[in-house]
Amino acid sequence: MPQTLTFAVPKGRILDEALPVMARAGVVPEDAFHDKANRSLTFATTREDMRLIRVRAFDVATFVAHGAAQMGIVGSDVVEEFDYAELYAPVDLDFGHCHLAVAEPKDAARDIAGASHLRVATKYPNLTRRHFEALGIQAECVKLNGAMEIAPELGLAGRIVDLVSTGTTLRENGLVETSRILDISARLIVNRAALKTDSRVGALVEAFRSEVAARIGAKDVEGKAA
Ligand SMILES: Nc1ncnc2c1ncn2[C@@H]1O[C@H](COP(=O)(O)OP(=O)(O)OP(=O)(O)O)[C@@H](O)[C@H]1O
Ligand SMILES: O=P(O)(O)OC[C@H]1O[C@H](OP(=O)(O)OP(=O)(O)O)[C@H](O)[C@@H]1O
Repeated sequence: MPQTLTFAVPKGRILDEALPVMARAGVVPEDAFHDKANRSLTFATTREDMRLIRVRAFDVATFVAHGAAQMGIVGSDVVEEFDYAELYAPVDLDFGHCHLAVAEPKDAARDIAGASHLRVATKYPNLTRRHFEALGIQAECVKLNGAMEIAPELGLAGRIVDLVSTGTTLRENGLVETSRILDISARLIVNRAALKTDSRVGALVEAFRSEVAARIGAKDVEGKAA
């Protein structure tokens, strides 16, 4: 019996969109996975040689980069924030679309040209520093894990860098987007060493690639018919 393949998925919003895509690529969790009351973190799949783990989005990248999981699904925001050498993201899965942006209080948004130092609340300190560095500004990042939008009002930081999808959260908290940093979508990620040494990983990459191609092809056909 070959070593069990471990496939890591985030436990939150990406999961609902990921599951049908995974199923079409041949990764199907046991029924217990769908039971919200189940506190288990490891689940069997319909393949005897594969299990799923359900962890936080940032930890999906960490498990895969260290080879504790061979592959997984995560947003490209997480891939870019960590920039792990051992992590390879070969397939854009074309769901989970959103973007990373700088936002400031509507009434206080001002031109940052000439600033040398800014304080920013974010879950993405590396991407934030990189963005401001390119503008010649040193960003002092205050790391938060959620609810970034309340930081300016409470005086924690003058601006935030956070994910934006509909823009509702910014609007409802009196913030406006002042620059767009990165367009984001979900990615299939694999551990580079596992890809080289285990042919099952390469076969799964191809299965996901085919799934995306079929889905995009179908979307194009629908678009033309409409
Ligand atoms: N509006 C949005 N807000 C947050 N994330 C979004 C949004 N739209 C798409 N995403 C994607 O979803 C990912 C988060 O996935 P998910 O919620 O499944 O993870 P999680 O493990 O619950 O995250 P967390 O650790 O924040 O609880 C983000 O990294 C991003 O790529
Ligand atoms: O543009 P919108 O459609 O309003 O979406 C953006 C919001 O969604 C995410 O938060 P999430 O709901 O994941 O909660 P969190 O603050 O705990 O991260 C993100 O951090 C923003 O706050």
